[in-house]
Amino acid sequence: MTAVLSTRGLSWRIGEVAIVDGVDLDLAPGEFLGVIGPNGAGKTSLFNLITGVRRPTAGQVLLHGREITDLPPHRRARRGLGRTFQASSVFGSLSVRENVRLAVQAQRGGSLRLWRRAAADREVVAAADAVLERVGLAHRAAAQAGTLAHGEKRKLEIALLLAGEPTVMLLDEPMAGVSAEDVPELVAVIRSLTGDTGRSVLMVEHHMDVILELADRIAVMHHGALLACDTPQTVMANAVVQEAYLGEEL
Ligand SMILES: Nc1ncnc2c1ncn2[C@@H]1O[C@H](COP(=O)(O)OP(=O)(O)OP(=O)(O)O)[C@@H](O)[C@H]1O
Repeated sequence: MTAVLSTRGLSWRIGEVAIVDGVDLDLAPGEFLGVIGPNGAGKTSLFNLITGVRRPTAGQVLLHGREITDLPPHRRARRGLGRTFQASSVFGSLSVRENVRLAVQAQRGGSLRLWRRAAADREVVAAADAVLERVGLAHRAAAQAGTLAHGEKRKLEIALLLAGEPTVMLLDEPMAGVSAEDVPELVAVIRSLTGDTGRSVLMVEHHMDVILELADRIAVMHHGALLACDTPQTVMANAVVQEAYLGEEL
């Protein structure tokens, strides 16, 4: 089966230092791939190369079999590559619904004929509400986004991502700042992102229990390189992986 997302020899060097070092990765349709690694291993940098925030110094990125290495981020997004950020991209002074509505509108493009506008607006609001329902935030639609609790904010970030209708989703530490009691609900929301939809997910996460619960396979990064990429069971039993984590928090 053709991978939906592949990297080939993907590298990003700053002077002599390889921040990302010859990474070959394949994400299958509908697959959930977890990315782990000690602090500074290059996980966020890998995401930046895949989404086009950074240009690699060598190697390729392919989306649905087509090379996208030289495309800017917005054109990758238009081809179905979506991403959440560690730093929140939410407009705090707008309502939750407004935030999602803007994201839906951005996806659908602006120029509408006037007589179509009222109907289109209704469609956009309906689409935004459907996304909020999916992530379990419908009851907070009218709330000011800046007032949301951490767990709710993470859900809103996922809603913003879903509004872009991506086929490949990159999640960067979606559990960051979330209290332990809110983790199970967020895990359930994230699990529902693949399921029957055929969407694929690449997720960086420090919480190993979350990774083990969600991931079909786990990629382990260390000093910019891919140390292993296999089933959770095989990766956890891998002596080299255990060595890399010696003295580190998993
Ligand atoms: N723009 C940059 N200029 C110089 N060094 C950078 C830059 N971006 C990242 N680095 C370095 O590259 C290394 C990898 O960083 P990166 O943020 O990708 O790691 P990470 O695995 O995501 O870490 P964490 O788990 O802490 O988020 C780090 O040593 C970091 O200091």
